[in-house]
Amino acid sequence: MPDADLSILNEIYTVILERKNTPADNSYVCSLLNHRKGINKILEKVGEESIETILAVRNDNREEIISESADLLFHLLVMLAAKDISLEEIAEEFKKRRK
Ligand SMILES: N=c1c2ncn([C@@H]3O[C@H](COP(=O)(O)OP(=O)(O)OP(=O)(O)O)[C@@H](O)[C@H]3O)c2ncn1[C@@H]1O[C@H](COP(=O)(O)O)[C@@H](O)[C@H]1O
Repeated sequence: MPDADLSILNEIYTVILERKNTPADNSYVCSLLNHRKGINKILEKVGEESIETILAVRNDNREEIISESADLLFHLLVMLAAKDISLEEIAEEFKKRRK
């Protein structure tokens, strides 16, 4: 199986950082990053999307699993950006664990 091209994750993360640095109107990312509940709003979304992903797997619904996993990954990226953690740091963590 060929390596997956995950450059889209870098691309989305870059957009999220742009939204963090330059707030934009009608931006979902800005609405999360600047929410009155603070980081708790992002954590709620990570929790919700985790549960929706679990339910999709329980339902054995392949399309739903893909869609909910994308939602979960997206909200994780927003959470990491909110905490100033780069994708490089996550990649380094995986490399350290590689046997
Ligand atoms: N990849 C995504 C992405 N995936 C999911 N979502 C949003 O995440 C939300 C998922 O939450 P739900 O399914 O619970 O829907 P909801 O009822 O609207 O959510 P809440 O009201 O509970 O917050 C939806 O509003 C989706 O639109 C995303 N929103 C944005 N992006 C990317 O982020 C970029 C920047 O987005 P903006 O900040 O909106 O410009 C976009 O160009 C996209 O590439």
